[in-house]
Formats: sequence, C-alpha cells, structure tokens
Amino acid sequence: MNQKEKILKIRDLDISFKTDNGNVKAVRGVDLDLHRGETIAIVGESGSGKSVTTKAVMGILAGNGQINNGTIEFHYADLSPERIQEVIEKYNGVIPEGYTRPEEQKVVDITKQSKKFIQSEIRGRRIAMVFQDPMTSLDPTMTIGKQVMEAMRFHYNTPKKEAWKRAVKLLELVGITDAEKRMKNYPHQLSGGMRQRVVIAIALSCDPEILICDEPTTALDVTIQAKILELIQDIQKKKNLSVIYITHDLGVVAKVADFVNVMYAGRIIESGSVNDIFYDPKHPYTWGLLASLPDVDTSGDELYTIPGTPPNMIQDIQGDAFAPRNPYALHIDEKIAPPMFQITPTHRVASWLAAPNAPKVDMPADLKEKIEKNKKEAKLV
Ligand SMILES: Nc1ncnc2c1ncn2[C@@H]1O[C@H](COP(=O)(O)OP(=O)(O)OP(=O)(O)O)[C@@H](O)[C@H]1O
Repeated sequence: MNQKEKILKIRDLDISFKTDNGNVKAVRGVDLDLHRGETIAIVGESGSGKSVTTKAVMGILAGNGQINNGTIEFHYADLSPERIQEVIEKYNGVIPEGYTRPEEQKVVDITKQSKKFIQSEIRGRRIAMVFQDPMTSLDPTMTIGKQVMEAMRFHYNTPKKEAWKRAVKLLELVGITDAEKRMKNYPHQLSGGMRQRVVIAIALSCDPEILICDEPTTALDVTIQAKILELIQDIQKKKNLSVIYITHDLGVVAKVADFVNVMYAGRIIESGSVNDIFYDPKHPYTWGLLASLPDVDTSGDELYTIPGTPPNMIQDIQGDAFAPRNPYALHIDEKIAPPMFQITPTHRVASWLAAPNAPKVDMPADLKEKIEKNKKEAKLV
C-alpha cells in the first residue's frame, strides 16, 4: 500500500485567549493529522474549539489569542507560478500524488512563522477557507469577477487578462452558468447558493493544497446544502485537495468525511475513520452526539439531547472535562484527564472506559439498535 503523504501535522496545540474575566483555555493539547487528498471533519458542540484550531492553522487568531504550546507542521509544494501552470497543464487539473520535485517540497511550522510569511505564502494561497456565511466573506461593493481575480493578482501577480480568463473558468468549475456575465455582477445579485459557489471559486483561485470549510452549508437550505457538498467533493477529487470540515452536523460528516475528530472542551476526545465513529463509537460524548442525531423514524420530540452544559473554559479543568455530564464516568475521571487510548490503528479515544482494566460498559441499547439498523441499511446516519 502507498504510504499516505502527510500534509498537516498538529501536535500538542494549546491556545488561550486573554479576557477581562481570565484566560479562556480554548484549545488544550490537540493532535491532528491530514493527508493529501483526504477529508477530515472536526465535530463538536459550539465552543469546543473547532474554529480556533483551524484559525491557528490559517494564522488568523484574534489579537487576544496566544499559542502557548505545540506545533502546526505544514508540508507543501513550493512551486513557482510558471511551475504551477506547467503542473496544471501537464496533469489537466488532476494533480497526482508525488507531482513535486524533491527540491520543491517544504515543511514549515506555522506557529513559528511571521505574519508576513503567512499572509504571502500560506493564507489564501496554499491553505484557503470557506466560511459559513457567504455574505460576510464577499465584499458587497466589488464585482464577483474582481473578487475572484484578487487573490491571483496578489499572490501570483497574474496579468489582468489572464486572471479574468482563469476567473471565468473557476466560476464555470463551481457550476455558475453565464460566467462571463456573472463576473460583472455584485454579490447581492446572486442567490445564497450561488454566492457560496463564488466563495468556493475564490478559495480555489490560487490552487490551494488545503481547503478548510467552516460550516459551509449551514446558512443554506437543505437542497442547496447537498449540492454544495457534492461540488466540494467533486472539485476535491479533480484537484486532489485535502479538506477539513468544521461542523456540528454529523449528517454532513457522514456524507463527506474519511476521518472524524470529535472535540469537547478544547480537546479531541475521539478520532477515527468514519466507520469507526458511526458504527463503533467508544466515547460517551460521541454516543450522545450520535443519539441526538435525527433519523427518518424519529420525530423531533423523541430526540435525545446530552444533559448539562460544557465547562467554563476559564477555570482549570480537573480530570475529564466531560465527567459531570457523563452517566458512565468513573471515579478516576474526576481526578485525572484520560490519555488517548489506541483502539485500532485508525481509532483513538480519550476515555478511561477504554483503559485495559476499566469495567466493561456498553453504549446505550437504543443507540446500539440505531447503529445496527443503519449498518444493515449500510448507511451511516
Ligand atoms: N477572541 C476570543 N476571546 C475570548 N474567547 C474566545 C475568542 N475566540 C474564541 N474564544 C473562545 O474559545 C472557545 C472555542 O471557540 P471556537 O470558536 O473554536 O468554538 P467552536 O467549536 O468553533 O464553536 P462554534 O461551532 O460555535 O463556532 C470558546 O469558549 C470561545 O468562547
């Protein structure tokens, strides 16, 4: 089997924010891996640290934020604009593994780079982001065309005429008809779904290696949601892009992800392949998330919600942050935070229940039944 090519390796990442009430410990020792062409998802309730983790990757933490510890290793191809053109033409847009020459391979720790380096070399160029609400990422006073051309002009100094041609092609790639005409439109002249397509075109304009999608479909209605997800998948295949989805929607995760990272109170508490997480979840928090997921047979009022609320991230958390909400908590959970236990080569869980001598605890019977049913129907949710 081919060794997978690592593109992002986060280790021991620790981030806090200074506030008048104290230090918010938003991210507490996150490890995360992303390989070329792979899609990973980061899921968890609001405030669990999903966005802060990816903002650190993009070098856009808020001014009161601080990386206290850890590394964000980014492996990338350092190609000149001419080589990029050559690669695109040679591979007809379908960029295979190992397309780089050895001298073009670079590794940087993003946490150690200057703002200037991140702005010129990383953000928008090699790592691009699609945010939830297209209206906030688009400039209402600028035409679509100008906005799609902007990053190309900034990063590669692409001549205007060529940038225009490439922008039209990008709009066509994201499924915008009449692209030439749309170039002259302003964002308000497009529907929500079309605006999100434009945002995706902008994100792709510099041929990034990683695309981070932060709740990319939350602001859209259900049918458009599915189309946008399909579009991202389609483009990902064509360009061998690596994608990180941030979402609280496990339905989205099931559709798109290869690997899933479940976050709680600033930590990744379970990670695994999509099958590991949906068919064989080990953490009681993941059980709760899955149990609260609607399926066709459940009416709204039968839906489970995880009792309690996440902890205050200003106070020091002793033991397992989820223990106060966890009906299966052990005594040790109150005192010592569980380490990551490796269940299989792909599946890891931070729960004392996975320790070799822990009492045997099964997931709730209702959830087991739901999973068995889904397995039989070979669907994830
Ligand atoms: N600039 C800031 N100042 C203080 N606290 C912050 C700041 N930015 C984020 N936080 C805190 O960091 C924690 C993690 O936030 P983050 O936005 O990563 O959560 P999330 O999991 O992405 O949630 P959501 O789904 O709501 O976006 C939260 O407690 C949040 O309040």
